[in-house]
Amino acid sequence: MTTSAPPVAIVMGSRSDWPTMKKAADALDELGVAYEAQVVSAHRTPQRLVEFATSAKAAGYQVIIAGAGGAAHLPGMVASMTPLPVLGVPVQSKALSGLDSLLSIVQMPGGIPVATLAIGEAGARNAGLLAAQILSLADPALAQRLDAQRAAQTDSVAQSVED
Ligand SMILES: Nc1c(C(=O)O)ncn1[C@@H]1O[C@H](COP(=O)(O)O)[C@@H](O)[C@H]1O
Repeated sequence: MTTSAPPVAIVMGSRSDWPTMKKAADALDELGVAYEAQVVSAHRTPQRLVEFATSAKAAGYQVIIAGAGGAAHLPGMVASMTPLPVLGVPVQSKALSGLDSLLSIVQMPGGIPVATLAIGEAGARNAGLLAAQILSLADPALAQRLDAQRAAQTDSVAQSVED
C-alpha cells in the first residue's frame, strides 16, 4: 500500500522555530491546504535530512517550506536533494536578528534555487501563501479561494483607510 503525503511539507531546523513556522501553517489552514510539519536539521540530524529530501517527491509532497535560523543551511541542503520547489524562511535569530539566516538562505549558488522569503513571521506567512499559489496552478478551487482572500484583504485595507 502506498500512502501519499499532503501537498506541502514544512520542515524546520529546531522546535524553537515553530512559533515562526506556524504562520506558514496558519496560512495553509486558512486556504484549506494540507501539510505536514517536522523538525529536520542539516546539522543535528543530517541522515534524517537526506532521507526526507531524497524521498520527498516520491512521498507525494509538491512544495517544501523550509525554515531555519542562524547558519540556516537547511533550505539549501533540502533543495540540493529534491526537484521540488523549496521556499526558504529565515527565522529571526537572537544574535543577529535573522540577517545571518537570510544571507545563509538567499545566497545560493547558481543551479540550486531556493525561493527566499522575508525574515520572521511575515516571511513564514508569505511562504504559506506562495505554496498555495503554486499549488493553485493545478487546482482551480484553490485559485478561487486565493482570489477571495485577496479581495477580502483589499476590502479590509480600503476600509481601514476610510476609517
Ligand atoms: N539553522 C539550523 C539548522 C540547519 O540549517 O540545518 N538546524 C538547526 N538550525 C537552527 O538553529 C537555531 C537554534 O536552534 P535551538 O533553538 O534548537 O538551539 C534554530 O533557529 C534552528 O533553525
